[in-house]
Amino acid sequence: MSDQLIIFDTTLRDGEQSPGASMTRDEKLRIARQLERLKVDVIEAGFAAASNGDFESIQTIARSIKDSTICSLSRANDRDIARAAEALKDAHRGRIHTFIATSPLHMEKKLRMTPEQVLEQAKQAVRFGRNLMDDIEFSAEDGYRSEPDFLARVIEAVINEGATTINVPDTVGYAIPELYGEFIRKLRERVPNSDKAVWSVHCHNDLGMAVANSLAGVKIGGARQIECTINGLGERAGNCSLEEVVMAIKTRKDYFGLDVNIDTQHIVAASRLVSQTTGFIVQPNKAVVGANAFAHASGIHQDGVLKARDTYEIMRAEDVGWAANKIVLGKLSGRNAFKQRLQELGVELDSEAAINQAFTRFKELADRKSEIFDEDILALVNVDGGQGQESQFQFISLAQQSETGERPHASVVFSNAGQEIKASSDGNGPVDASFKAIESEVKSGAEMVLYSVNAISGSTESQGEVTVRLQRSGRVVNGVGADPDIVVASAKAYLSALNKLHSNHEVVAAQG
Ligand SMILES: CC(=O)SCCNC(=O)CCNC(=O)[C@H](O)C(C)(C)COP(=O)(O)OP(=O)(O)OC[C@H]1O[C@@H](n2cnc3c(N)ncnc32)[C@H](O)[C@@H]1OP(=O)(O)O
Ligand SMILES: CC(C)C(=O)C(=O)O
Repeated sequence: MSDQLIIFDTTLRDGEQSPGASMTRDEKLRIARQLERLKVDVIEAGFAAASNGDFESIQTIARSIKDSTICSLSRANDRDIARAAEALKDAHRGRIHTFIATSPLHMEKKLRMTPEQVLEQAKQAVRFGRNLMDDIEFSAEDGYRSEPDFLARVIEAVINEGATTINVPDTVGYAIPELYGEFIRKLRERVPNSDKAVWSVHCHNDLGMAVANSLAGVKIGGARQIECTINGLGERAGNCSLEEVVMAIKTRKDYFGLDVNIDTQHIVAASRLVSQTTGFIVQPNKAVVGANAFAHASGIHQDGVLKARDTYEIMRAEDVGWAANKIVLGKLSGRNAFKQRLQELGVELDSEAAINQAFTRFKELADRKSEIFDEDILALVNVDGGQGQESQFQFISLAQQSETGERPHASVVFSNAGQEIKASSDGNGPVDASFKAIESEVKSGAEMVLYSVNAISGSTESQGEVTVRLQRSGRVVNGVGADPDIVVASAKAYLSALNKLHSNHEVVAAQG
């Protein structure tokens, strides 16, 4: 059995199934580029048949990414599979991932099909896919709650039809590590042609065991592909987290004895990019990528780490991308230092004009703030996607009055397609007043489904980063704004979300 473990990232597909995490095509491409830097083996870029937006995202990623295999999910039917193949047509290496549920519950209640019908449909789907592409993954949805005998028949049949990867998901996060590992091991023993395919695990985190279950699927079960997402993003409580599972395999190589291709130094940048794009904040005590993952507050620990780092650290912060700042960026820094830091953070701006715009914003911020941290830079390049695109709505200025006992009032000046607009309103608080002011002019009719504030670098001198999630006619978009003034950051986030709602070229993918 191979010692190589394939890392299959599904941030852009299962990750996007987190309510509120839908991403635009350009956001998905930016994340795909970071996944490529990370040297992820397979990037599941979306579900081509779900929407034209998702199709275009997969197609764009397939045309841009060279070093990772690009994959699209599809139901087990000809239409979905043909759509996936079409989206992947220009990929350097493409994979069709087709699935159908095999558990009694899903077959009877959801698909309303008999097991024999499911078996036939699975075979037919893989046969159809194999005529379009060589690399075919088959997933038995709700595999862990399936009858082992029936599941083994399905898997044997789809391998005979040419499936090259077999995935046995714990779709609802019901598994226990030891039991899941044994389940996979016994299945592999029972399926006569099991050695003709790579076995894969895809675990959900409903009971907080997705990483442990995935590792057991590998160690006990013999799987050689793990499906995971950055920050553990994903449907409901999420998926197995890439950063945790990869660092477990690397840190405990003595136990797992496996190699992964991942360039771990890009992990923190990937985590920040996904967090800022989706508005899903990473908790400070999150393993590997949380702000406190390598922080020591108590004297005995600090003393130990100063004497010998490994007294309290099992990984090196630098190995996952917590680079110690060698150059402090501030108002006296030049373009080269700024560009260098962007590069280190994995941010690729696609034109000199985009770099110049970002640099101008950096200087404006540096005038108000003595030290600029990495989080500040990521925030300012993310405000308009960092691509230097002309947005329809642009923030100009804001004034607000609030006094105890008085109803707060805000006046916002912004531009709409270049035309300056002044708007004002009262509100329950200054943020509410500024949103109402903008809405009184734009009249988007969108519903706000999330408002969150994150102080992005430590002290009260830091920038506040605000995420606003708006929903209109089934479309969900996230806007992000950053500024040392939290009310200004909020107005910027609101306008950024409106830009996405009004944008034609950035098509928002459908929710799963
Ligand atoms: C465990 C997972 O993460 S699975 C992936 C989840 N991701 C998504 O659902 C992607 C986003 N989804 C969508 O955009 C839509 O649901 C679509 C385009 C896929 C399908 O839309 P619709 O055709 O309108 O169907 P709808 O979503 O209402 O129902 C799903 C249908 O697919 C069937 N189906 C579900 N899974 C499968 C499958 N793997 N293979 C074949 N058919 C399936 C269901 O039985 C149902 O059929 P029915 O209409 O005959 O009852
Ligand atoms: C379609 C499969 C891989 C899936 O997402 C699941 O079962 O959770």
